[in-house]
Amino acid sequence: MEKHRTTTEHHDDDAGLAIRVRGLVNRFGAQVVHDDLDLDVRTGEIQGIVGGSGTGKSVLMRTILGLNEPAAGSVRVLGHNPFGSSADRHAIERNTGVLFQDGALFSSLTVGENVEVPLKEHHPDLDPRIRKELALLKVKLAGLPADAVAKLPSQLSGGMRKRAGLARALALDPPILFLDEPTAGLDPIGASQFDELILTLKHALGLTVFLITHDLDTLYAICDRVAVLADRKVLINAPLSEVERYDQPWVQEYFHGPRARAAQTIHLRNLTDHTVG
Ligand SMILES: Nc1ncnc2c1ncn2[C@@H]1O[C@H](COP(=O)(O)OP(=O)(O)OP(=O)(O)O)[C@@H](O)[C@H]1O
Repeated sequence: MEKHRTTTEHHDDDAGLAIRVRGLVNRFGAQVVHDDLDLDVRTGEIQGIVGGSGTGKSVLMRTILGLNEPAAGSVRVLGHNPFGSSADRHAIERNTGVLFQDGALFSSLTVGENVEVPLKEHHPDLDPRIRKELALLKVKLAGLPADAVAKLPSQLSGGMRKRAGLARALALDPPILFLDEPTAGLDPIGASQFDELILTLKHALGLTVFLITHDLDTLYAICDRVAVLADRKVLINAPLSEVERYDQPWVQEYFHGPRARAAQTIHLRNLTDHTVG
């Protein structure tokens, strides 16, 4: 892979960008997942990532987070190189929160203790009482009742577990949030409540959100921009109105099939309600 810069300062070409990926190549044995992939994620936006199964959405996220070393290419997160110096990697850890697809909570720890894990790791000198208070704050911020802090993940519903994972992702007040299929497995009402929460957090905290999803309702409800992964690259990264018109078979089927029409109808109805109301 290319020799990465190991400096921690911001670079001019990163202006306005939270994440910048250039010429990314990922391979597993003979399988090429990404080939010369570029992606810009703008600061303060909810960036949707879509693509067929196996197109490498999760691998892309893991690479940006420094969890999967690519064969070639460069990645910058707030100007930091995830494969650079330990200061760079530490800065990325401090500035990102991640909600993995399965929630990835520690099953033997309560929700509160789960949220305390990153606080303990990054602020070891913090008074335990303050740490507990902060964990409670994050649990409430994620829309859970206060008594959820004392519960084990197995005592929560699927939707509540997602919120607990979100509370942990927000523990360090990161400016960038990564969400891998956050609404998968939720019923439609639970999913739309989760979407609302993400949108509220974006506005309240000024978050940048990297959001992998198959959920068309989520795309229409909250994404500022959507990147389509296909043919090992980002085919297009644009507002939905533009992406919908992109002339490529997967895009046309995905955005103009019956499920897409239903999501578009709901979206238009919501827009009309807001305008009229
Ligand atoms: N550690 C690994 N070792 C070998 N192959 C891997 C590894 N991680 C991912 N892959 C392969 O890379 C491809 C892309 O995987 P990835 O999980 O990123 O897809 P995805 O777009 O997130 O799919 P889905 O929408 O089904 O979750 C898959 O074919 C997968 O089997």
